[in-house]
Amino acid sequence: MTEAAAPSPPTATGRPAAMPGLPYFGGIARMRSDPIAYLGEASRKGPVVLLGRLGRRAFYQVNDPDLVRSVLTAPRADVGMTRTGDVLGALFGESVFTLQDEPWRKRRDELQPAFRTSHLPELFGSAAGEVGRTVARLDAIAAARGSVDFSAALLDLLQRMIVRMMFGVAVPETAEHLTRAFDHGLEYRQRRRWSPAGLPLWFPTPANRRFADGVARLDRSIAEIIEDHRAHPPERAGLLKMLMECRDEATGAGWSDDELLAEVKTTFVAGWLTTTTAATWLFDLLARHPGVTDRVVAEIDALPADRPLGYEDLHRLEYTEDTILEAMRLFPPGWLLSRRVRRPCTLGGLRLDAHAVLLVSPYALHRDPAHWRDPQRFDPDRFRDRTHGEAHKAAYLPFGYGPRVCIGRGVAMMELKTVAAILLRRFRLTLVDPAPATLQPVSFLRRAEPLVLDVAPR
Ligand code: HEM
Repeated sequence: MTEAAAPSPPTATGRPAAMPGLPYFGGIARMRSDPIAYLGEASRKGPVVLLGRLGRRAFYQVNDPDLVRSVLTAPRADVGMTRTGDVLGALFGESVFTLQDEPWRKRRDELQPAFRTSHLPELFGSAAGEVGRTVARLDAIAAARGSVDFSAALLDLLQRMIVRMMFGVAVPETAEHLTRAFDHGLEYRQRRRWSPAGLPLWFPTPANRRFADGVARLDRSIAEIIEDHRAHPPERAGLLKMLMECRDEATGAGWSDDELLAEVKTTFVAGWLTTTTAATWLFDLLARHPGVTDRVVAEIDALPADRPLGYEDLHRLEYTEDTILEAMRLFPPGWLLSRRVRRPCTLGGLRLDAHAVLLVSPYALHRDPAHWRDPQRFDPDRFRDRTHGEAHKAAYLPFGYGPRVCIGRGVAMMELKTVAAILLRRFRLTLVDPAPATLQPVSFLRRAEPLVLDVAPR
């Protein structure tokens, strides 16, 4: 693995600090029951910390940003993805998210043009068009001075946004069905993630069968949408149309149906649940910090009021952008990144065996006082200098880092700014219950309780 310029050795003896626990499983049981607290504790123990072992796999947490950078940019022959071959592999198929090595490189190169900045105005048109329905619903609630489960409203809104951006048209019934199927798949992944006893997916247990049936149903539904799209291309170009236009540079051939299916499933989940999680925490924090909200609203109010929000307006929302970045610092939707060691190599002077799993916790890094001043404080001004604020670049990872960095980060920031600008321009939102929210670290860092807000007109 490419070593950082001057990595500090894990300990003076070249052995990592280890978390206490049962001799064999180490802290894996605690990792399953309360991962946030456990990884927070482990983050203070040293640059690389042995968390425990499951079978022949050792689990390490990498805490030092230089070493994090080494892991996330390591040569593919040394370090690979853990999601390949796991439940996520079966759920998404062979997509840019699950592939590795040359097939991943090729797919990422082919996909990149669809995510070009020049496509953002078109995607903005689709995304912004969906906010109207949410505004109408909130208008009715505001008129009665009522309250609403805002997290559910965001889940619905961001789902309609990604469906519209992807397909160019709304497909409401199917979307609801897809949601249930994905939820079941992600929940199954979560149950198996730290389980020492999980049988391989091909083993016909009732749970494995249910999972496989769910994936088969999901695939059939999405294949139907793609077919329909081919037969009746929508006027507005969505991401699907862009994906259909992807071509192999050497042969000029388009993607197979399976490849298209895998990318559509991946974009749907990667582009929906992540943004929903980020938006929920953003509105939670805004409701708790009226001073920050006032500044965001002042910035939004300074935009031309005589016409609907336009894509270009988003560039003027700098403080709003900093607020979104700060919300993702405190509550990164992708709270845990993981990689697998593929062949023996060293990290910060520590020898790693093949199969070792390296975990990086954006949640712990984002709150580490070594990299952030007053890290528990919600302070969007720390991002004011338009680079990554005060921290080491690899200590701020809401979208990952290195070659596997999120391909949709431009789309995500556009969506989040759009939702914030349209909703905050129109409504005053206050928390019904100011008690601290409970973290639910599943596939994404969700808020366990619904975010209930009082809604009033501004
Ligand atoms: C706030 C919203 C989002 C967050 C926090 C987020 C976060 C991330 C993170 C942390 C990774 C890297 C995972 C790793 O290194 O293991 C990632 C990868 C990815 N994201 Fe996002 N994402 C967001 C929105 C989106 C959107 C809107 C899309 C597509 C429309 C998208 C598509 C992807 C894909 C395809 C990958 C895999 C890239 C690869 O492996 O080459 N994401 N995302």
